[in-house]
Amino acid sequence: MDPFLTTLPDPLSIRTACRTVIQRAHWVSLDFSALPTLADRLPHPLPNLPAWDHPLHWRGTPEQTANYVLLLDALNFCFWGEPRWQVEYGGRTYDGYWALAASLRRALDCGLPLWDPHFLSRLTDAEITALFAGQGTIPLLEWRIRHVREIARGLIEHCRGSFATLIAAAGGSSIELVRLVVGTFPSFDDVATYDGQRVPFYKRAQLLCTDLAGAFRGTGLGCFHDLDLLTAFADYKLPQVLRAFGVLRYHPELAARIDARQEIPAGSPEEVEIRAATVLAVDALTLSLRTRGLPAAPWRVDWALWQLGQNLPPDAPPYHRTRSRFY
Ligand SMILES: Nc1nc2c(c(CN[C@H]3C=C[C@H](O)[C@@H]3O)cn2[C@@H]2O[C@H](COP(=O)(O)O)[C@@H](O)[C@H]2O)c(=O)[nH]1
Repeated sequence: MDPFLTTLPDPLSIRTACRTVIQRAHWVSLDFSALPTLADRLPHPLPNLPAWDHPLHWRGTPEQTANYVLLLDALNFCFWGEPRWQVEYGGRTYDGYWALAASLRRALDCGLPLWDPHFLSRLTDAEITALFAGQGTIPLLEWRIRHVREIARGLIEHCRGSFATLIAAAGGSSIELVRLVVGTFPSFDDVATYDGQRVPFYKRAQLLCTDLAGAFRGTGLGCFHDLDLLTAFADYKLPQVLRAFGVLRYHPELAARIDARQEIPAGSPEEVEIRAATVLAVDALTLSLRTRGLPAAPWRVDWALWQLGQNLPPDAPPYHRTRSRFY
């Protein structure tokens, strides 16, 4: 195990659990010798909060924006499929995360108050489905519908209709906000079990914090003093990038299954090892950048790797396919 990996703080007990997984792992290993090549491919400076500024994102009043970002990240999972679900907006066609962002932006442009939990609670299944109209069907549509209802219910019953209430209760700590979000909105409570041990990833809850910081440009409801304590957001694109650069190495049998686009079951040892290795690889990359004297944090390395993943060459090995509402 790389000596680096014992030094980052671990307030959510994610790093400790991931280290235990990787020490017992059968399917996935980390090759730290591949880090310098990948580090050379990252932009410097690393992405910071303005990276969130994008025409497909939306801002209203502060309270509306906070509710919108919560809804966006409650739906921010599992966009893969053949063919991929696509959405057209402003004369362009999007897939993946950007198709989701386009869906919400399109509805908001039509005057639908998606930031209003009372409005959300009155939407029928068919009306929620219509939000995601496009080429093909958004994967895991049933879960999308249930997550919309979960957000509406949680905001009304626990936040007096406003996510800003929960953000205020976190007192400027993204770590505390993660704890509050996973306790209030069950779909964010992203915890796996490996060899009988609890392995938290909290991927969408942690990404929600950096998305808030981006949406508010680090001020007001997006002002957190501890974003650098967050781990990477263990999705399906980062492992693809890390594997393409040789940092993540898969057992030949697992590599063959992923390359054949076979589904990897949610909660399987293979899936948990991939996610745990992703978290630790980004920590190691962060620390190796810091030893070069470069300012780095896992969330900023994550955003950089995710952007790299948006432009991988078509012959790059595919990402693993797990049907999950957690990422
Ligand atoms: N680890 C990590 N995972 C991220 C993001 C984002 C979007 N954030 C960007 C938006 C504005 C800022 O610039 C942020 O960089 C989406 N995802 C995940 O990717 C997957 C979708 O991928 P594809 O099928 O190719 O669209 C899916 O699991 C989705 O949840 C991130 O930043 N980090």
